[in-house]
Amino acid sequence: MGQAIAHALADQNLVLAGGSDAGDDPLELAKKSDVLVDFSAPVALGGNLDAAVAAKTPIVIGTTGLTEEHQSMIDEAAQSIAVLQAANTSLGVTLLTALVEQAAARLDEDWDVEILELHHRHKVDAPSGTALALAAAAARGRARSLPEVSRFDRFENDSPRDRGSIGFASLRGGSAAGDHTVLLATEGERIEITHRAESRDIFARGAIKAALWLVRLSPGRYTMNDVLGL
Ligand SMILES: NC(=O)C1=CN([C@@H]2O[C@H](COP(=O)(O)OP(=O)(O)OC[C@H]3O[C@@H](n4cnc5c(N)ncnc54)[C@H](OP(=O)(O)O)[C@@H]3O)[C@@H](O)[C@H]2O)C=CC1
Ligand SMILES: O=C(O)C1=N[C@H](C(=O)O)C[C@H](O)C1
Repeated sequence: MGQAIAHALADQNLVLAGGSDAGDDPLELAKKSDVLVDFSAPVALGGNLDAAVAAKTPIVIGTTGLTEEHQSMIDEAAQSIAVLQAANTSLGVTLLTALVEQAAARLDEDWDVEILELHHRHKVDAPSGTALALAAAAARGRARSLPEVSRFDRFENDSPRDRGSIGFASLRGGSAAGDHTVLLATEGERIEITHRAESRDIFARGAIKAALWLVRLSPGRYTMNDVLGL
């Protein structure tokens, strides 16, 4: 993602202050930047947040595979700086997520929700952050929480599907930039809503749009929905 962002910045005549790829110290980078953009790894998040808070620099977080502990760290940072977190910074997935919440709300639990995702062979987290965000949107649409409805244990459990649950299928291979399908299935019919990323440029462009939008905002937590006014 570092390379995709560097290319997208150059296309828009914006300046890349540096990056962890270049061995830059996060605090020095935060001090000389208008906004930080973090697409790295969960283990790097704490240091990047500390740097952003110390320099009072807003931060966009695209890293996935985060735990509840990471979410608490983000909540704390958002007390003093503007933080935008998005498991997927593409405009298409942002809209898809809103549509899924609406579809799940309008169709009752006779409609089973399942999430299928495909990513390149280098991806380390599964299900993808986007798959989890789509499931959370469907759960929200039905006034349920993600921990309540998500099922990750199908291979260990010989029992029929629980009504209202949400299951995941994660495929890994080749160079796929990221496909997500939300399946809504009931007796006799199915709806499949799919987003396909044709390259990583869409995530980079979305992250830059988010960064430009965030740069002068007050402390708090923001999402791609806020950027698009959804
Ligand atoms: N929100 C979104 O739209 C998207 C999110 N992502 C997420 O972004 C993250 C990064 O993805 P991707 O670019 O493919 O991953 P890569 O592994 O290609 O790149 C990760 C980068 O982070 C650096 N890094 C890793 N660990 C540390 C650390 N402890 N301290 C400092 N730097 C570190 C790596 O440096 P080095 O090589 O030196 O280890 C590398 O430059 C993933 O979580 C992915 O799921 C990806 C695409 C879109
Ligand atoms: O690692 C990736 O490549 C991607 N990660 C994000 C995720 O986990 O959902 C976003 C996108 O799908 C690409």
